[in-house]
Amino acid sequence: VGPGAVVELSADRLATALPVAAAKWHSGDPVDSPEREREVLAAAERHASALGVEPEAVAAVVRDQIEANKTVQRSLHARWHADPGGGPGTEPDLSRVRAELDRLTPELVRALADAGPALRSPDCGADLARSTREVADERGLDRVGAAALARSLASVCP
Ligand SMILES: C=C(O[C@@H]1C=C(C(=O)O)C=C[C@H]1O)C(=O)O
Repeated sequence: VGPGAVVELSADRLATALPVAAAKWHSGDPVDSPEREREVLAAAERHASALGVEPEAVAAVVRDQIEANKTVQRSLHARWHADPGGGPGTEPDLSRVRAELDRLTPELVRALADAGPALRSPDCGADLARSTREVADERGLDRVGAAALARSLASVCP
């Protein structure tokens, strides 16, 4: 197993930044939610330990996922601020998007565990870069999205 599944799941996770940003735009909640971040990280570390993978390595990847997600949220908020009358029409339910994140993050932890040996291969960086380009292409990510995807994967190859 290569890093492909890790890249796909990172892109799935990053796609939540739009509904999360829209929910916070309407509620006025800040992009940063330190308490929620601690919960997400603690759950990922527990899951990693249960799977027998290094919790620190998994936490580093999940931290990058969180940072990348916030980068996209901030970029969307900046765009909506700049556009008079702009902004998302509908207000997504943040708790539902978080429920989706609570499904995706464990899948990502499992994909990291499954990719374990491939991540220690000298080809990891090249494989990861290729998968990242492919997934960005397939999903038609814009510049912000493609940069955020790469950012979310920065700690995958140790
Ligand atoms: C996605 C959210 O926004 C931020 C990103 C998080 C994440 O990627 O898991 C968690 C908390 C927030 O700092 C959220 O608030 O749920």
